[in-house]
Amino acid sequence: MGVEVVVEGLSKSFGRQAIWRDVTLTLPSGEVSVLLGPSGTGKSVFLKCLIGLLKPEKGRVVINGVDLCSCPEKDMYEIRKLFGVLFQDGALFGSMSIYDNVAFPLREHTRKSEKEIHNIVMSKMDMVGMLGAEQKLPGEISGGMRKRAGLARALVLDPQIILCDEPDSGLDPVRTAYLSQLLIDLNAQIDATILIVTHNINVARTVPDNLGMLFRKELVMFGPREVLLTSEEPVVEQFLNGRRIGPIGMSEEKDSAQMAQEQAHLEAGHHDGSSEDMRGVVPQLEPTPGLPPRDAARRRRQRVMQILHTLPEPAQHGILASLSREDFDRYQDWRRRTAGMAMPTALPERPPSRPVSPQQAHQATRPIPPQQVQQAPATRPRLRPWRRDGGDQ
Ligand SMILES: Nc1ncnc2c1ncn2[C@@H]1O[C@H](COP(=O)(O)OP(=O)(O)OP(=O)(O)O)[C@@H](O)[C@H]1O
Repeated sequence: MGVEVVVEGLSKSFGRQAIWRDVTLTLPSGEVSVLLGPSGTGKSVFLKCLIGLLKPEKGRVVINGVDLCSCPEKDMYEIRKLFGVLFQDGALFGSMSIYDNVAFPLREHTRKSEKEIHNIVMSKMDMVGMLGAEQKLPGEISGGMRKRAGLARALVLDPQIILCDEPDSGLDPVRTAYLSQLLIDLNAQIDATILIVTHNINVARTVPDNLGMLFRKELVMFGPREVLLTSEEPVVEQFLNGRRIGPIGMSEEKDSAQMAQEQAHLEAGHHDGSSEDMRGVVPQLEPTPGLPPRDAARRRRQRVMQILHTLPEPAQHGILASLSREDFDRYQDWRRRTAGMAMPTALPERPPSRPVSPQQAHQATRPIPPQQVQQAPATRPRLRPWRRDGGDQ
């Protein structure tokens, strides 16, 4: 199973340029998370801080009890072995065949024989659908194939944490959809913790268990996907719908005069740039039929049900609507027994695409601090874990 990555109060700057401050979030073991943010908000810098390639000024990145920001070099070396990284451009060596590129980390970091290396390389090439392309050079294959080769290389040391920096960049929407499915299939097969940095709205909506967003040098939100997908926090809504109207401008921020002018243009009938209004929780990708179900999905369901009552109502609605009838009944029963609270009696049909009342809409617009989304506030009664089999732990 992948390992948990705990980030606490992380701040990074270059000279006098602050990139982001006080970022706190947890990537739960084996779950898939996506980090969004306009260009230049420091998403790639964040990935580099996670693997210790850049050193933040403040904060901690804790993996298996080791703080990467303050540990000795030899501990860092050990922890780095847990990571597989897919760089934006695949970062393949242009003069080496795909086979040699994928074999590279095994030859550099292990003492395996060429026969063992061959078996590992071929099995990872098979996993990413690249069998047959072993002898090609990176320049002889398409961008999508280079990404998959980069992913095969990221997998050869059996990582427990996979970081993907814009895996969709330069890919057409169809290849992006295949790559999204590949990441979910991989997660089902190896249960690694995955963090994807992307701008792609479809990837953000359909792939992750958890979503986060960086903006104005801060982590605006991080939590279960349903929280951001139903949020009316202006910056999140603007980004997830790809609209010009909102706080994000061509340079990162807009002033109020520009916002007012754009609003006036919109009211006069000028198009806002989005292709469609896509608010609401769309179904998450499932592993390809024939593959095992994702263990992480089961663990996440358990985790999220424990904090459900702390989440905004539209997000609760989205989560409940995604449960099977059986799981919904089990959850209802568990809440009655453990919390004695009144529960809805009917399983919602599907989450509404917009909050259902002005009051709920107002609630949903309030920014949710990352900490609150991740865990129940201390003032709430601690609930015992919810178990799929209906028993209490
Ligand atoms: N090594 C470095 N030295 C100085 N500044 C840097 C360094 N690396 C990144 N930056 C700056 O940090 C800021 C954030 O860069 P980063 O590449 O992380 O953004 P991003 O959110 O990943 O952008 P994009 O979505 O466009 O890829 C940029 O202003 C960049 O110039």
